[in-house]
Amino acid sequence: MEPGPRSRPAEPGPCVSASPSAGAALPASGAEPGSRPAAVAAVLPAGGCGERMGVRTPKQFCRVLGRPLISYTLQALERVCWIKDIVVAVTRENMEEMRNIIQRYGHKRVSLAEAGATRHRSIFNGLKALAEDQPDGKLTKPEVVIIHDAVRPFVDEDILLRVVIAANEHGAAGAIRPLVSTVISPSADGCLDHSLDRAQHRASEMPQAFLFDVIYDAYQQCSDYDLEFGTECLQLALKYCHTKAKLLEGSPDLWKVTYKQDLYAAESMIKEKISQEICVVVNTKDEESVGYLLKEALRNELNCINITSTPLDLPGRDTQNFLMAQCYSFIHVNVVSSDSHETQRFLSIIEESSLPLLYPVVVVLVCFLDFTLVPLTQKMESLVWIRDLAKEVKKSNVLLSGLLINHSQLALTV
Ligand SMILES: Nc1ccn([C@@H]2O[C@H](COP(=O)(O)OP(=O)(O)OP(=O)(O)O)[C@@H](O)[C@H]2O)c(=O)n1
Ligand SMILES: O=C(CO)[C@H](O)[C@H](O)COP(=O)(O)O
Repeated sequence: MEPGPRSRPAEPGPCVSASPSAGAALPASGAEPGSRPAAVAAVLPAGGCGERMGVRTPKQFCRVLGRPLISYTLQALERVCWIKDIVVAVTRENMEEMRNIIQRYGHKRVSLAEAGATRHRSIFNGLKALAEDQPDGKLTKPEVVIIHDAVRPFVDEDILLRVVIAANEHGAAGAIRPLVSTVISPSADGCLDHSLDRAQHRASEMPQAFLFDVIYDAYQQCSDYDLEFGTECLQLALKYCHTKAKLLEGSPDLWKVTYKQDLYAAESMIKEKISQEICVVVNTKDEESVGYLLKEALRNELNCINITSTPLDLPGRDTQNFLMAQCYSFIHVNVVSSDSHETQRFLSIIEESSLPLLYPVVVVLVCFLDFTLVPLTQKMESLVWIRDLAKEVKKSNVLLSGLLINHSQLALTV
């Protein structure tokens, strides 16, 4: 899935990301500070059991809007075309499920490594998969490697690019966030020993990025204790490679799904993100038509949402373009008649696209009919096909509903 223009970070100079081929090699490292490194890979530790989530399914496989959480994280990383390889570390018993997710949701550039008993061991296994020449030659050792928890689905190209550029310059870099709670240190008897000055401390988040040789060397030297009980990759780079990571302020979205309420929050955020765009699909190019007037009325009412419109009678390729705008909410306006053919054609275009794979697609069919010509009861009977069609397309994750508007009394200034 090639990222749209809005996924570009604001940055000077041409964005290599605009290159069409995924994983395009970037200018070699060693160039000026702030320049891009050579090929970049990512390691996603996904071998945990999600004990704090309190459910049987490991949280990375818990479904949000019907789709496993890890698939959202993979989609976020795949929108970044300069990440050449993504290595996901999963347990042996979850390998098959992970392969099914990769196949079902069309994830590319993804390879699997076996997770370890701890997060650090899983990450180390992911790095080994990149370090050692693979028999199939699929993976190559990157100059910079991103490490990102599989359960942090809201990551964008901007922070990924920033940590990668900083790692290229400093050897290591990581996203941080202000502390929400104050950190305290309890004494042996369970009482307060001292508290840390919250303003002087930050929470370490993900993504993090490293010169590959720095972090791989650190893991190779890592003590069993650190592999077993450590939680901070930046600390390994400091302790074993004397590399002080550059710390970069990240956005509030970078949080890690840990408890059940985090899953509810993730679902709300995803719903909000996909409902920010509405596309009004009309069966005419006449800008004076009811469909276009409806778009303007919606734009005036829903000023926080991006409302676009497009005529349905686009040749195939153009149709695909409007689908690739990553819109998941459509208003299909049927003015001329209440027959189903045009709506069915539109829905089949949606079903054949990859949109319903990634998110539920909402289609509101708006039929403008003049009731003075035909009694309402007769019209409702002629629209019963909408209910049957809705049952059919729901199987493809398309949610269809119908709205009947009496055209003769319509005042589109509403
Ligand atoms: N042996 C492990 C443990 C954790 N992780 C991964 O590391 C990330 C962050 O770890 P955490 O939030 O602690 O996940 P869990 O260990 O699954 O959670 P819990 O501690 O609640 O069991 C997750 O993507 C998790 O799958 C991993 O790859 N291998
Ligand atoms: O915040 C982080 C910075 O590296 C890690 O995601 C966090 O430390 C992982 O710890 P745990 O696996 O116990 O949640």
